[in-house]
Amino acid sequence: MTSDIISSKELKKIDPVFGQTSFDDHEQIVFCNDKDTGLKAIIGIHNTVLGPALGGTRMWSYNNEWEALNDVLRLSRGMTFKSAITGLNLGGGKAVIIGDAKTQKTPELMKRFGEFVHSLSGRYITAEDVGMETEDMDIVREVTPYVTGISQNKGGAGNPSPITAYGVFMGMKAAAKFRYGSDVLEEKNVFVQGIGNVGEALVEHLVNEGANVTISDISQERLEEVRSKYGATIYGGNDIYGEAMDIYAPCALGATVNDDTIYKLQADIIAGAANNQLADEDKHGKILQERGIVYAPDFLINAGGIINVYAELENYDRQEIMRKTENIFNTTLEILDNAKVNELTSHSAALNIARERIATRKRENSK
Ligand SMILES: NC(=O)c1ccc[n+]([C@@H]2O[C@H](COP(=O)([O-])OP(=O)(O)OC[C@H]3O[C@@H](n4cnc5c(N)ncnc54)[C@H](O)[C@@H]3O)[C@@H](O)[C@H]2O)c1
Repeated sequence: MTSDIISSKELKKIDPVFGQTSFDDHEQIVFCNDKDTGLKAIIGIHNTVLGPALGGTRMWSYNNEWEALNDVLRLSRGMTFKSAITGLNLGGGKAVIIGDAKTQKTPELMKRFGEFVHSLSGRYITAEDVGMETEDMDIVREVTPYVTGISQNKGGAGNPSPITAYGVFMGMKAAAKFRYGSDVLEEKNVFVQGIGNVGEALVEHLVNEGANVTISDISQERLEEVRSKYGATIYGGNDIYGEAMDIYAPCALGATVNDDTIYKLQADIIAGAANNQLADEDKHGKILQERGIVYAPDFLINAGGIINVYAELENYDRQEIMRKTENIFNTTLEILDNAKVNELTSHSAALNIARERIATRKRENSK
């Protein structure tokens, strides 16, 4: 059958979903629309071999639907590998809501979104991501049990961001140990890009350790707040990628290590919270390796948040959460050593281990 508007030949050329470069054998992609509340969301379920697909919901003013789709495909895939390498029995999923969280997020919209999540009967479990707060997850909880990251007084583990920041701090220390022979960050010049929920908590750890911390954010208000709380220096230049620094910590959005920035970067180490920091994992991972920049794989060191929300499902206590998050130090060091010995990029070394765990479980499941 041919569409009246676009010929089948042209439709094929576009390959709108399965043909996207960021499509990676995702199991299911759900487009959600509700005219009354203005909800437009996409839920991406990448892989459920290890368990239900768990991953946060991001609300963002994407420039177009392609950007939103690309984001949810990349993010949900990342969650699969994050849970796999952290040893959790979870698959990978993520959701994006198209819109401005500051002006378009309403309780009705969140409730409607929760109903869509519920319709998937637990194949996807949501949590918060950029543009979402614990209170939003509490609203989702009113219509579905398939949500984590709800308030502590409602039985949840609360905001996962401080735990994520602690894990990133552990991963950064491991990268420092690998690069400098010591995990002490005192006097190191660390640049934190994005001082939201995770970035701010990371700044606190770094300042407590005696690092020299420079911060950047698109919100002047946040910059002033974090400076006055922790004494960090606000970045005053106009191209952070060309600045001299020891450690670059991307804690805003992904793909900041890309064709435009990678040859300018002066850092010894990249270790931050943002998901999908490498615009092209293979290409940019290789260039970092060639340039001798130690890259602590994002999906490995920002797993504290998923550990925290997993605790809600498994009833872990606080001690167990902290122990698992602290272990990010050991795993990061092992991966960096493994990459060096096998002449792989650190990203590939981490991916290989995650993929192996999924493949083993798939074999076991099919017996
Ligand atoms: N919250 C978690 O537990 C968690 C877990 C894993 C990964 N992450 C990832 O970490 C990153 C930060 O998460 P968060 O929860 O802190 O989000 P957030 O929304 O609280 O903070 C993001 C911050 O980045 C700033 N920002 C946006 N664009 C920027 C730019 N171009 N330059 C500088 N700053 C910019 C925003 O103003 C905001 O202050 C995201 O990529 C998220 O996916 C978060």
